[in-house]
Amino acid sequence: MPPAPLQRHIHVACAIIEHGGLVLAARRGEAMSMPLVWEFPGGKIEAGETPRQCLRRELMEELGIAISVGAALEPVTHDYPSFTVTLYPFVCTMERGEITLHEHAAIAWLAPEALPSLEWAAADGPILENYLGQRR
Ligand SMILES: Nc1nc2c([nH]c(=O)n2[C@@H]2O[C@H](COP(=O)(O)OP(=O)(O)OP(=O)(O)O)[C@@H](O)[C@H]2O)c(=O)[nH]1
Repeated sequence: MPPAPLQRHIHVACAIIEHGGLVLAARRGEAMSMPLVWEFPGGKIEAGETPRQCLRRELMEELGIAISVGAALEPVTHDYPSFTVTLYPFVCTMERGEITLHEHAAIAWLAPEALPSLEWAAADGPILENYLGQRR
């Protein structure tokens, strides 16, 4: 049998935005792939773009805010049934702008320890663990 073809592998930057001791979670919209699960806002890194540039672009596009991108957390790779994703998380702060939902169904500001109570995209489990672990 011929080897199975490698599945699509995407590279996604995502923002853990801290504000006043809370963290921003965003619920994916009905029209997005993987609808209604919670995620850290962000998106696919485009050719010629650094993950940090990608995040500043995506946060302006998706939520209408300018962010300052801080420390990088460990990247996480996850195999979904039809594609593989590597997530590049960064701890961020808001610089200016008011949040407007252009794609997401909802946002929530949660205390860090309350984040695991949401239904997250499957790839995000290790990000939550790493983020909560490095705060201890
Ligand atoms: N932004 C973000 N994406 C995540 C997270 N976790 C996770 O599995 N993903 C997946 O990474 C991909 C991000 O791509 P995206 O948001 O730019 O694109 P999309 O799939 O909505 O758009 P598309 O349908 O045009 O491909 C999605 O498949 C999303 O489900 C996360 O915490 N943040």
